[in-house]
Amino acid sequence: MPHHPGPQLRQGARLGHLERGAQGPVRHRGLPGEVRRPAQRRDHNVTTLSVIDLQGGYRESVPVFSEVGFELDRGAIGVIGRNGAGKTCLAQTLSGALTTTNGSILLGGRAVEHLSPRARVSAGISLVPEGRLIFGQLTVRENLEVAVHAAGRGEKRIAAMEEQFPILGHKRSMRGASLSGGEQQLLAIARALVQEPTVVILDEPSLGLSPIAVDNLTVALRQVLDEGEVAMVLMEQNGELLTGLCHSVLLMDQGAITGTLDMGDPADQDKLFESYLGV
Ligand SMILES: Nc1ncnc2c1ncn2[C@@H]1O[C@H](COP(=O)(O)OP(=O)(O)OP(=O)(O)O)[C@@H](O)[C@H]1O
Repeated sequence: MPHHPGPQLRQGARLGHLERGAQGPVRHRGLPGEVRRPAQRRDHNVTTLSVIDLQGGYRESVPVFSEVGFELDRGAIGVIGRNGAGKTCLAQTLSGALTTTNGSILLGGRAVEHLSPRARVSAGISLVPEGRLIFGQLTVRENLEVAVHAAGRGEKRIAAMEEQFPILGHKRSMRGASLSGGEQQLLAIARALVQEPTVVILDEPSLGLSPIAVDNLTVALRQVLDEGEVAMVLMEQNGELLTGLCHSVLLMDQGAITGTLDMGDPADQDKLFESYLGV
C-alpha cells in the first residue's frame, strides 16, 4: 500500500488535541520534527481554538455528539466519519448555527459557545457550509460583499481574495450559479476568508467535485494554510484533501471521537485510506 504524502504536508502546522482519559482531558502537544514557518503575519502563539467536552444536536433534547475535545493552534485538523457520524452537526455547533448543549469552545482563551453565528464570525470563526450555499443570483463580487458586510469588515479584503483566487477576480461580474462546482467552492471559501477569520470550519468542501477540482482545491487551501493566517477544521471524507492539508485527523463515530490519526505517520496515513476510506 503506497503512502499518500501531501505536498509540504504539516509544514508550519502544530496541533495539540485534548482527549478525555480516565483522569480527564489529556493534552498531546506537537509533532516530532515539525517545521515552523519563519514568516507569520498574525500572531498565533496563543492557542487558537480549544474545544472542551463539547456536546450538541439538532434538537437540544437529543444530543448528536458529545465529549468532543481538541485543540488547534495552526494548520488544519480533519474530522472523518461515516455518513451520519455527526460531522455537520459539529461544524454547525462550532460556527454557532446550532446551540451548544454542553462544554466549551474557546477562541484565544475566550469562551464563544454562547455567541450567535454573527458574533462568532466577528470573534473569528467562519463556516464554509456543506453544499457551498452561495447566492446563485448574485455576482461573485456581490457574494463577497455580502460576506464582508455581515462580518463588519472592509471591502479591501475582497481585492486580497481576488488576488488569492484569481479566477474569482476574472469572474467577478458573473453570477454565482454560472460558476463550475470547483469555482463555487472557491467562492464559498473566499466568502469565509474575507471575514478575516482566525479559524475556518469547512464542511465537506470536496462534495460533488471532480478529482481534478479536488486537486485544485487542495492546492488552493494549502496555499492559504501556508500563509499562516488561519487555522482550519476540515470535515471531510476525501483522503487526498485530508492528507494534503491536515496534520491530524480525528475519527468520529456515532457522535464520539474514537481516535486520532497523525498524518505525519505513514502508518496512520495507510490506516486512513485502508480503514476509513475503503481504499
Ligand atoms: N436537521 C436534522 N434534524 C434532526 N436530526 C438530523 C438532522 N440532520 C441530520 N440529523 C441526524 O443527525 C445525525 C448526524 O447527522 P450529520 O449530518 O451531522 O452527520 P454527518 O457526519 O455530517 O453525515 P453526512 O456526511 O451524511 O453529512 C444523523 O443521525 C442524522 O440522521
